[in-house]
Amino acid sequence: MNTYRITLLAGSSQTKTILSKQLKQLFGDILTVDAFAIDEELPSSLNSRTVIVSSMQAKKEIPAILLSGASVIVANRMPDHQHLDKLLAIPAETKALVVNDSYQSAQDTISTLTQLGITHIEYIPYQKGHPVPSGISLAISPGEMDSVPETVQDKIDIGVRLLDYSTIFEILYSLNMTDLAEMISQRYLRNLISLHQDLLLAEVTANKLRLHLQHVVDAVDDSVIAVSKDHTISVLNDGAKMLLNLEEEYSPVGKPLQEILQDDAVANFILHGEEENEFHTLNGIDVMIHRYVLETEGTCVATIKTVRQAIEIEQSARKELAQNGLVAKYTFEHIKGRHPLIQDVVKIAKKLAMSELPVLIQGATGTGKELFAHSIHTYSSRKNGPFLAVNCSALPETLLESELFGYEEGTFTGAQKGGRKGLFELANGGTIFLDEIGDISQSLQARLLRVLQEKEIRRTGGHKLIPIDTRVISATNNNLLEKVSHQEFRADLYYRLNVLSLQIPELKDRKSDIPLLIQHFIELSGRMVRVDPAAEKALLQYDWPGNIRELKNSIDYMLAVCDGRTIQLHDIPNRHLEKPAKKKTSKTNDIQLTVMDKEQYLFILQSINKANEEGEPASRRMIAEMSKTTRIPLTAQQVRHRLDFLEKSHYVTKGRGRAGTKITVEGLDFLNSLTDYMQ
Ligand SMILES: Nc1ncnc2c1ncn2[C@@H]1O[C@H](COP(=O)(O)OP(=O)(O)OP(=O)(O)O)[C@@H](O)[C@H]1O
Repeated sequence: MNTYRITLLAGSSQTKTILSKQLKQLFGDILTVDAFAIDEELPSSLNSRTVIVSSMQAKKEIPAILLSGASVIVANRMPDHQHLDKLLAIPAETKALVVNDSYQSAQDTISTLTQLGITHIEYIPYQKGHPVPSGISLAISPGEMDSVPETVQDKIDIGVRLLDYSTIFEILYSLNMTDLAEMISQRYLRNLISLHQDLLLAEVTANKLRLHLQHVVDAVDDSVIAVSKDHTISVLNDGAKMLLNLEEEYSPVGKPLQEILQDDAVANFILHGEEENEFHTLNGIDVMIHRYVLETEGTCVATIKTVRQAIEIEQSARKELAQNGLVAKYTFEHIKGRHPLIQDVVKIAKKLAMSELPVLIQGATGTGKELFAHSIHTYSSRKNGPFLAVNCSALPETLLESELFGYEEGTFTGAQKGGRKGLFELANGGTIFLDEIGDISQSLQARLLRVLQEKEIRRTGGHKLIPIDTRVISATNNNLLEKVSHQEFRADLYYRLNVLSLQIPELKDRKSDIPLLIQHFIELSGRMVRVDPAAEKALLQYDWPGNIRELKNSIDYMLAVCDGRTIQLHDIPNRHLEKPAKKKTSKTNDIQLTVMDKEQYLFILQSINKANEEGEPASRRMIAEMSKTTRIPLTAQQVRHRLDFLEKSHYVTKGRGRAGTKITVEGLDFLNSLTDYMQ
């Protein structure tokens, strides 16, 4: 049993617990420590001659219970170093409110923190009842969290402050034990030294990191300049030094940007620019400056390339895309056809290209859906980005899923090391074309819907969400809406994909384009071959269920079998010569028309079709004028009657002015049947 006793009187039970623990650690083997808190019940008298009070406030509470002649030591206190590493992680120059039980003790805490070398924070002592200065979102408090104003968002508790060494020494002195000072001070310092080691280590690590980062930015090809919130330079690499003609040994870090960069326009762009990229001339060199802001710290970062570098990068990126087959091959120039039906679709597609929204292209097999998807991409602002096409019906479900979304390493046996990017990621900044979209499984439909909604993907087996900026064009030759009604295709996905829609006409509805397409495919083959009129007529009569692809394949076949100069009737594959099941003349028979009527309608429809093909408006006056040179001249009045009938029968549409009269799909059909009839 120790013969010496000391008493601790603390302001709160929390402080009592912490300080009595500290006293017992230091003195436990040589004296007895009694501890009381003012907010608990106090004894009627204290029986030790040395009383330590935790604050001046606590001192006021005790005169009545003190032994006479007892010495009272008012403690000097310092933060507990074990909690101080929380402060080391705070970014430099952060403003922090220091909250304690009084303004004075807040100031004391600040001065101790500063003495301990924690000087990178801007401390502001808090005075109870005073408003919190603006721009402060962090409070630091030594165990007085209840006193932190509610308006401050982030709070750091650095724990109850401990007794400092001067107090420890005073205790020894009052007990006449100064001979133990060395032993006790060693115990005391052991803890403190570890804090200094932490601080030192943190500084050494920070310096090493700074140096390492400087080497990294120096190795970058671009010039890099980073500017802090106060417009002083925080990073400037070797490339930027060269560009700005600065000495190699000179360090501009900490200097105002405007002092180093005398070009006001450039400095202004780096600090306040609204665009991401701008072209400037710096010291006589044309450069492209890319700027971005690190939001968390308000730092502006500018990377500068010479224009030559920028062009080289652009060219090599395009080359790489082309080598990987990631570029669109076709433009609207490749879409042949003068028929109003195809011309109208091209016109609409050009408008859709200007938008960023998803497009759904519908049309029968071989009508040119893929050609349109390429053309929309090359006509859009994404034309320099990648274009990736995937046929959704060509791959088994799991393979298609990993193609589209990629996977993380280790997702399945044989997965590539480091994982693999999916097509959505590869098409970033460009367009992905999902052909035969109607064939994807329900689970892929759900995943695709999420991509369209969230504009981010998660690789298979991965957790990270990767933002993507990929436009989706899809195509189908199924009736998707019918699939929706049979619940084979999700309605929500259908409406997401079909924000903009394009319907490609079938070849049988624009047969007047057949001669031109035949010519086009012959030209593509590089051969000088003509088509015999009888052969052309036969090709015009066929309905081409496989559309333009079938026509192209047939031409290739005929070119291979023909005599080398002319494609003859006997070169045409047999199936193309079979008479269509439906008699073409049926339409003309349905309506009671005289031969004269039929002849006049034929002439009128031929005139309208010719004008439409040549992009000219067809008008009543023009038709009457043209008829004058024929066997059956028509008055303007007669033409009007005939046109009224044709319009009522939906064979033509009448528009005002430039739009003029246009032949419809049904009108073309009627025209074909009239031609057949006359022959
Ligand atoms: N208007 C056109 N002018 C010239 N060539 C065309 C035209 N439309 C289609 N083609 C050609 O026809 C072939 C089939 O076109 P494409 O592959 O784009 O059709 P699709 O509708 O996507 O077919 P599928 O539904 O079978 O996927 C291609 O060789 C294409 O170049």
